[in-house]
Formats: sequence, structure tokens, C-alpha cells
Amino acid sequence: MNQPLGGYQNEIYLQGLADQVPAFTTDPTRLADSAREILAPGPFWYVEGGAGSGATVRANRAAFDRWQIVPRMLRDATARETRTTVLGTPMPAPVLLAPVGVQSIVHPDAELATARAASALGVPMILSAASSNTIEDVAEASGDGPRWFQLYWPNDPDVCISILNRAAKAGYTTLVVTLDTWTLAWRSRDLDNSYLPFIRGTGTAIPFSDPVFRSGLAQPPEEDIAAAVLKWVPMFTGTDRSWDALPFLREHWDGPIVLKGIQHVDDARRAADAGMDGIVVSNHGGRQVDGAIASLDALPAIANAVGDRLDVLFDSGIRTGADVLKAIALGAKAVLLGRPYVWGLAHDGEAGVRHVVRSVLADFDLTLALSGHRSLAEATPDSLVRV
Ligand SMILES: Cc1cc2nc3c(=O)[nH]c(=O)nc-3n(C[C@H](O)[C@H](O)[C@H](O)COP(=O)(O)O)c2cc1C
Ligand SMILES: O=C(O)C(=O)c1ccccc1
Repeated sequence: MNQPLGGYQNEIYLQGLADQVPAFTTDPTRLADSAREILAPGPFWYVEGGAGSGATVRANRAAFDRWQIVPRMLRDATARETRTTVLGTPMPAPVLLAPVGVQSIVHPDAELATARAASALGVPMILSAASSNTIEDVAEASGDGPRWFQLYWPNDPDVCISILNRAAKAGYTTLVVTLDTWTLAWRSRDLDNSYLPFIRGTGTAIPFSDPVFRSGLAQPPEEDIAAAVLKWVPMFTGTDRSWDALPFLREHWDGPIVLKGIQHVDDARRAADAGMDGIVVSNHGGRQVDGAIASLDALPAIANAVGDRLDVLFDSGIRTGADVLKAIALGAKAVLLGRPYVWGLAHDGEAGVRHVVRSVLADFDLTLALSGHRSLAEATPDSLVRV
């Protein structure tokens, strides 16, 4: 058995003896409110906002409230096993850090801080293709921690291959290919603020440091940032992809491949048919299709259809330990934590990310135990009721 993740609770209470309290809240559902007090409106809403009216952001959360945990007693869950292995990567709990780009808009240490925090906890960080730091620098900050890489699939095959080769060389084992963001949605908060970080060359460290991308520019990005941005933006999100392009990725990536952004059972089946190793059931945190189905509502049917053929991961709306338990019970092998850790970064850099992730993991461990589960396998649809 591992060191109980719930031990963070004792640690915090003991600090009270020395009159210390956590630097900011232990409740992930209150993090956005406190981050709003310390960030300018542009960056705050870039992270917090969703597509259009925000209907899918709200739906993602509401879906969790429709499932409730039914605690079971006298099952001796004093010792439990939260560890798991996903696609060859061991982790202390079924939680990874979702790929989130442009982290420098909330804290100068950006992805380097997130990588250090993740590595200290053994939690895999999925590095975004829109990172503010280069692949190589984030890899170094990760130390011996697990490394997954998220790709926005560039239209230019040579640039794509170059980025994949850099990720492999830097020790990234698993590729997550995001399909739902081949262009940005109508994001009214960002439009109202006229705020888009890439326009200023934020979140472009990976292409701007890429030798193949650079060789296609008349002048290096340091000398003409506008021209570099104009070349990158239409290239990097993979605007004209279809299912028949997937063999290209297999050819150029040796490790497991995960498709992120799946919401329909038929797309999940196609991913399995195409020999993919995993999918992330995700609607990008409600940032892409306003009015789309809550991601949690898409999960059970997808897990039933393909859960025995590939690893089904989940994100969009995970905030608390109970949310993690619900997604696991409904068939997810692991979940991705998104906005909450970004708020941790905004509050206190590396220590802030650590605090948020430890809080969610501790809450998950305690919720698992108190509801009578000794292992992840014991969390099944029978653990829940739909209300
Ligand atoms: C500020 C921000 C930037 C993001 N950038 C990326 C990205 O670069 N690549 C990607 O695949 N997903 C990106 N996402 C989506 C997350 O990976 C994840 O799907 C989403 O945050 C989950 O929703 P939640 O935050 O409500 O839990 C981003 C999300 C946010 C909030
Ligand atoms: O903002 C996002 O949701 C996102 O995925 C993204 C897209 C491009 C660059 C950075 C982040």
C-alpha cells in the first residue's frame, strides 16, 4: 500500500498548531473566485471562460451533481490502493494534469513550475503544444517525473515530424492528440476583452524554437514576431484532418497514442478501430462547442462500447475528489485535472500547483475510503445513483 494521499489532511491540521493555515483555499470549487482577485481580466477570463454563453461549462458541472455516491459501511477501507498504471505510466492516483497552454499568462514560472510540482508528486503532466516554455526546458524541469506530450497537429508534415522527434528525444512517452480545437470557438469573454495570448507570441515557445519551423520563416521570430505568429496560427491546429490521416502519427511516434476530445460513441469506436491506445472523453472544458453535451454524460456509453479495447480517460468539470470517484465509477481509467491546477499556479507557482493537486488527491482518497472502496476496481456504476 502506498502512503495514503489523505495524509495531506493531517499535515494541514498539524500546521494549525504552529498557527499556520494554507496559503489559499483547499476547496477547488472556490479557486476561480480567489484567482479573480489576483489576475487581470484578460488572463482570468482566458482560463475561466468557455465557448459562447458558457452553457457547456455549466453543463459539465451540473452533470456531476446528477450522479451521487452511495456510501457503504463496515468494509474495512482503512488501507486502500489508489495507484494505477495507464499506458505504461505508473501514477499515485488516477489523475493526470491536463494539457493547458500559455501558462505564463497566470504566473511567470509557467509550465516549468507545473512540471516541478507534478514531478514532486509523481503525477503525470501532459505538456501542451501551446506551452510558454520549450519541450526541452519543461522536460528538464520534470526531472525523473512522467512525461506525456499533447500535440496540436500541424498541417505542415515536416514541422509535425520535427516536433514529435523533439518530444521523443526529450523523454516524452505518450502522445495525446487534441482533435476538438482545430480552430478556436466563439469565446465571448476573450472577444469582449480583445484578449488572445498568441497574438503577442505567448504560448509559441515550441514552434518558435523548432528548427524546421524557423527555416520556413524569412526572419527569425525574435526579429519579426508578427510574421512568425501569422505563419504558426493557421498551421498548428490541424485544420483539415480526417480519420484517414492517423497512420501518419503511428509512423512518426513510437509510443502510445491517445485521441483527446471524443464525445460520440461512434468516434470512440473509430479510434479503437484505428488502433489508438486511448481516448480522452473531453469537451475541452466547455471551451469549444457552446451547447454541447456535458462530458460526463458522454462517458458511460463510450466506456461501455470501447473500454475493453483502449484506455478511456476523462476530463471537463473535474474539481473535487468525489468528481474523480464518479468518473472512475462510470468507466474512466483516469481523469485529467484542468483549470484547478492553473488557479494553483496563479496563486503560488510551483507550491500552488502542489497544494491544489494534493488537495484533490487527498479528498479523492478520503472519499474513496469513507464510501467503502478499497481499490479503484471497486468503484463501479453500483457505487452511484443517478438522481
Ligand atoms: C487555459 C486553458 C488552456 C488550455 N489549453 C489546452 C491545450 O493547449 N491543449 C489541449 O489539448 N487542451 C487545452 N485545454 C483543455 C484542457 O486540457 C482540458 O480539456 C480542460 O481544461 C478540462 O476542463 P476543466 O478545466 O473544466 O476541468 C486548455 C484549457 C484551459 C482552461
Ligand atoms: O485555449 C484553449 O482551450 C486551447 O486549447 C489553446 C489553444 C491554442 C493555444 C493555447 C491553448
